[in-house]
Amino acid sequence: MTLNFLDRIAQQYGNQLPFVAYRKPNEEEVRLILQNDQELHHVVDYRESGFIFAPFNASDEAILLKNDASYSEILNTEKTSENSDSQPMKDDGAGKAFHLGLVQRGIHEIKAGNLDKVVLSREVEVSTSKDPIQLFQNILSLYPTAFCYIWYHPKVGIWLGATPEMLLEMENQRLKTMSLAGTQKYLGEDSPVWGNKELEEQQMVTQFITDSLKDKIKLLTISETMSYRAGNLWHLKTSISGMTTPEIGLSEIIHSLHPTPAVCGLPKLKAKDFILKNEKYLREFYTGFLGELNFKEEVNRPSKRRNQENRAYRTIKNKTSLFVNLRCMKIHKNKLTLYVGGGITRESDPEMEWKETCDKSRTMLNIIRS
Ligand SMILES: C=C(O[C@@H]1C=C(C(=O)O)C=C[C@H]1O)C(=O)O
Repeated sequence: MTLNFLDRIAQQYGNQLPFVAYRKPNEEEVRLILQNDQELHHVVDYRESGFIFAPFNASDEAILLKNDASYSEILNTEKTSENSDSQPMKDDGAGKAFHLGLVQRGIHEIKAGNLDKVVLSREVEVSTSKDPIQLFQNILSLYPTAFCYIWYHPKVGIWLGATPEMLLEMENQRLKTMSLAGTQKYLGEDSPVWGNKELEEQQMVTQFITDSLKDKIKLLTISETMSYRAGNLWHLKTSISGMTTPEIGLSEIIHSLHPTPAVCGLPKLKAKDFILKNEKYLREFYTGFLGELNFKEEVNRPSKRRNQENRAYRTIKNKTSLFVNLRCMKIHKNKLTLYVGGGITRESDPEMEWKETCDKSRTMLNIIRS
């Protein structure tokens, strides 16, 4: 009997073996990568090939899932039946009070001239009886334009998400990235009106990315900034692209970008330090990145020349496709941890920043409730 795609995931999970299943933005095909043993591999120099799962703190090691077997399929992603058992666990107000205080401290650091921007976040605990594969199916049906994934390693845990943010895409020497920041709730409008606070915080991200890449990339192109919808939210997005040179390795490019001010802040190291000292929980893989690292793709191009044997020219493409791990959750037994944050600038209002994290938590809460 041949196993169907979802059974294959369930079997791998049941056998406590590592896997990742994912669908890229606006694509139909869901890919599945299986690793055949429980070994925890790490990325050493970014020349490896496999699926990378990297934490926020770039000083911690990034995990590499080996591609021992892979499958792909177009899944019929019908939503699973209604279930109203998933509610954020009761918060006595201490969670909100802590977050408001944290944002206040961030604003204070900015006004004191120590930081320009800092992204501050929190975790939200939710109870559920749904199984992870069911949740993954809900993600697929709700967020066709996001990078949707479920990732598992027995020594690390199980993570799920639907992120709108690409960190980096490389096809041989061609590079693409984006600056994504600024948030508003989607209320059915065709395009939102943006305030100065959002325009400025997103511009800081664009500036950081272009400054980080300008010595490493040729033909750097920066698009206009546009509104970009991600589920129940709007963001501001600028696309950035160019060509790398053979002297610059992927490792150098990734380290110069990650973590960008879309998820960390400016100056980068001071903002990271503030986050690690003040958030009082561990982000782990939230605001890290994940995706295909150095996937080889064979391309057959038929010869266009006449009077030549019907020969195909074979070239190998090297592709890397990485996404920032946002709108994600970690799954425990009967409990989920969701992660949400937002960019703080001198113009931030703590109450509005709290509300923004509540709006962002809807992305994952919707999949639990659908
Ligand atoms: C930090 C998050 O999102 C990031 C922060 C944003 C903001 O501050 O407006 C917008 C998009 C993301 O770059 C999150 O979703 O948790």
